[in-house]
Amino acid sequence: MTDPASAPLSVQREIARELQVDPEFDAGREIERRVAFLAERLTSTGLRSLVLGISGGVDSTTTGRLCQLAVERVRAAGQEATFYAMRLPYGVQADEADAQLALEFIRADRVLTVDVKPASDAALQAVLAGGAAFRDAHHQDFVHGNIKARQRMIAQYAVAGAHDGLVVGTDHAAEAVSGFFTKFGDGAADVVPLTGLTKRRVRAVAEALGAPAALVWKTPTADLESLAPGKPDEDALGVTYDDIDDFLEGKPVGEAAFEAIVRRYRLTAHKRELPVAP
Ligand SMILES: Nc1ncnc2c1ncn2[C@@H]1O[C@H](COP(=O)(O)OP(=O)(O)OC[C@H]2O[C@@H]([n+]3cccc(C(=O)O)c3)[C@H](O)[C@@H]2O)[C@@H](O)[C@H]1O
Ligand SMILES: Nc1ncnc2c1ncn2[C@@H]1O[C@H](COP(=O)(O)OP(=O)(O)OP(=O)(O)O)[C@@H](O)[C@H]1O
Ligand SMILES: [Mg+2]
Repeated sequence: MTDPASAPLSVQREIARELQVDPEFDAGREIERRVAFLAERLTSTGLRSLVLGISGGVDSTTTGRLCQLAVERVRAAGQEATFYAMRLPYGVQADEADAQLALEFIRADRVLTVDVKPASDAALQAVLAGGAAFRDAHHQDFVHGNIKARQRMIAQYAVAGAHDGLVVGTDHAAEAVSGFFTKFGDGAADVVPLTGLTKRRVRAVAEALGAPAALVWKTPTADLESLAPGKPDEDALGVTYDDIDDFLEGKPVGEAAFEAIVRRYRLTAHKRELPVAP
């Protein structure tokens, strides 16, 4: 275990501060603060909608319900506001039932479905035809996964363009610290209401909102790789969300996890910054 009195704790504190992790947490207060934030962004920008992909995972289930509550609040104040929840499967999604359960819980104003498979596959084929070469089938499948995440971004921005909307992202502190998102894919958004929350705090917010337990406690997966369907995030990361959350909440973590988290945080700095300029 890391010694709380030694330098690692200051590294932990600095990263947690950078990622806006609050020392205190109260789910009810977070719900109010984040719904108010989304409502304020609609009011202050004069835009008319929120747009978000709903996967069936806990992050988008939570964010989706916050979005619906926000547009209802804006409408109650007399301004037009609509929440567009988007299903963005790659072909047929294995856990489609979870996505439908999430939509039932969220009760979005509108649900739009766009299959990202044709565009994702066409993009990969065009890149191959253009001369790009991958090391092996797994490398190609991994990059294809990031293409899928970016096609979801394109579909959401198209809907935001059509309906004067803001694209909502689901990034939170546990993903931000590990850089576990596709740059300019799911990492691209106009507003990120879960900012600063650890994964267990996202689950606590979901629970307080009344989300179904099957979604609150669902194993997180990016589900981007066709050769490894439904691969748990923790397998890809090589570190558990419990360790990541403990790290961010200033609790002691084992040395191996501590080092893995700090290494990932440093290696992925470019994903949390604007493009590098001379
Ligand atoms: N030092 C540096 N300075 C500036 N730019 C740098 C850079 N190093 C790489 N880059 C650029 O960044 C690119 C790599 O970033 P990126 O394309 O994102 O790719 P990468 O980080 O390699 O992969 C994304 C990871 O996020 C995971 N993910 C994605 C989407 C959702 C979720 C989820 O939690 O559900 C997880 C996914 O499974 C995968 O493990 C490079 O190709 C290069 O263009
Ligand atoms: N199949 C999908 N359909 C619609 N949106 C998706 C899909 N896959 C990913 N997304 C979008 O990309 C975001 C990032 O995916 P991510 O896996 O991190 O979140 P999640 O699935 O909501 O929760 P978890 O991380 O627990 O799996 C999602 O929150 C969602 O907005
Ligand atoms: Mg997921």
